[in-house]
Amino acid sequence: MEHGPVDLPRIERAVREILLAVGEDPDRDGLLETPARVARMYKELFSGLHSEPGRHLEKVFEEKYDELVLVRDITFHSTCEHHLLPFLGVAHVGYLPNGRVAGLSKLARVVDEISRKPQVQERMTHQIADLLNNELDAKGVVVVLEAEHTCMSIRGIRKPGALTITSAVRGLFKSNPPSRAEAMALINRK
Ligand SMILES: Nc1nc2c(ncn2[C@@H]2O[C@H](COP(=O)(O)OP(=O)(O)OP(=O)(O)O)[C@@H](O)[C@H]2O)c(=O)[nH]1
Ligand SMILES: [Zn+2]
Repeated sequence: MEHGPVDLPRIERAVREILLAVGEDPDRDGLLETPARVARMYKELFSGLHSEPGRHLEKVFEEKYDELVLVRDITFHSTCEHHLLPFLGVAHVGYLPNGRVAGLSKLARVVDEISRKPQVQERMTHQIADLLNNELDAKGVVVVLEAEHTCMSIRGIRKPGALTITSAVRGLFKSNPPSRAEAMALINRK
């Protein structure tokens, strides 16, 4: 049977199985609706598996501005692909335009969409940088993500507050250390 890109009944069956496997009673009142809720939740959290984030960068403005554009502190939440637990934090996204600038909100839309699938922070950082670099034909791109991984804070090693920082640079930010230093200073400015 065809259920579209996300098979909700299949997730429901799997969640019911997990509840049974951990020793719960999926038929008790409080859990009756849980498999359906979890299925809808995964559909939302993993919506990025079925979308094309590049579409947000198709509409650009011609603008004679070739200095740094940086949007800082874009909140994001993603799901670690090892444990299916959330990792969340902020993204800082900057680029050097090449005659074309994107709407500022589109940078945040790209971050959102790339975060909504099973991910690792390093790949997410690269994917944002490569997409901006390719779609905007930018002279340079810098992406920094700072995130707390709940798989490290609530289980396993249990180190709440540990912050993972990843960065990716492309173009001029790679070849010209002062440009990179300027962007990093603005990202780190309190
Ligand atoms: N590099 C990277 N590692 C991640 C990310 N999210 C989670 N991890 C790590 O993935 C690793 C998976 O390690 P495993 O040894 O296979 O799994 P585990 O036994 O549950 O590991 P522990 O978390 O150490 O208990 C852990 O070290 C996690 O901290 C991420 O975005 N990037
Ligand atoms: Zn994890």
